[in-house]
Amino acid sequence: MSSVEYFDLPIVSLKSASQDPRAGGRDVVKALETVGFLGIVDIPEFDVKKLQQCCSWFFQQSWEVKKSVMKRNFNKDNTNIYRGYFPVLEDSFSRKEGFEIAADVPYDDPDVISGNFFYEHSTWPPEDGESFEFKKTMLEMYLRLHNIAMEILRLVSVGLGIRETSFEHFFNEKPCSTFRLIHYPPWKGPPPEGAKVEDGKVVTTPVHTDSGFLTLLATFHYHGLEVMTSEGKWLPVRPISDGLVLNVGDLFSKMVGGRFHATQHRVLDIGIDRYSVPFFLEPRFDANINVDMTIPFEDQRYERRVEKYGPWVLKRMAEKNFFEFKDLPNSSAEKY
Ligand SMILES: O=C(O)CCC(=O)C(=O)O
Ligand SMILES: [Fe+2]
Repeated sequence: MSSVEYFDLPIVSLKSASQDPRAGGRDVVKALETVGFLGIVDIPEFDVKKLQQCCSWFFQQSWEVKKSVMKRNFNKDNTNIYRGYFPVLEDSFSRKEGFEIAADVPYDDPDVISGNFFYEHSTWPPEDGESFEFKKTMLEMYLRLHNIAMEILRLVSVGLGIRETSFEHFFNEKPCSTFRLIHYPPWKGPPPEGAKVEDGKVVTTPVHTDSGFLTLLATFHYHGLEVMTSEGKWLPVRPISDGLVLNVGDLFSKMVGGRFHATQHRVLDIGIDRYSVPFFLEPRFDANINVDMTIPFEDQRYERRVEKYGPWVLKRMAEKNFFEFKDLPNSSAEKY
């Protein structure tokens, strides 16, 4: 029997890297330049079990509860369009249900008042007040993942030889980040043609790159994530059950002049229920993303047109046709 060829991600111990940022920064930058993916282990104050508990708590909720937090596109009684629950669509070959939250900004913030959906408040399922504290744990984990991402960006800065805090201002206030719980149920019966890929494999998320800045992903012990190697070959990622997988999004790649790779990846149907939790780090809506972070700020003497993150990402979502976003208001990109 032939053994499975895995894609062994470069691994960084966050604890060691933070103690020796020069060596850590060099390792992180090298991984992002070559593979575009990185495994992160030894993460202080991070317990992947809490993410697992969030998934099992949420996805076991009744249809009524799920409906109460469903995005308006799927339940016309609701007002939330960007945050909340999206169900499995039986006619789509992206086969997953998910629940998404963000960090709320105050109600009197101009972006909330103007109805900019990136700043829509998260919507929460009712809790019985006794067992697992879902909302509290989700908010705690959001904050921890945000801070882990910031720690990694400090290491990246050291590795690039720029000021350690160079990336912070993009994310400090009002980041548009999304924290998502995903459940991929296996196909019931024969999968649609569009979900079939080479060698009899079947996808539950087709090939894509992430649009945002960077993704921190918990895949627990589950197999199924595959990345495209530089030789154009699909290889499975060996699960990192107590750590996180980091991957570069299109925006990060753009903001370092293409030096880091937004690597293509996909998720295969593994024949059983699969869960994963991505944290998509995204800048403020109006952050100017037309920069090259590999050039020290003092040396950036040429004129650059301001390009805001929000309109940029809306355009990309429309181009990529991600099913979660397909019914967002049409004119959004033009509006801002
Ligand atoms: O579930 C996974 O392992 C990957 C998910 C993913 O690629 C995504 O949500 O963008
Ligand atoms: Fe992805």
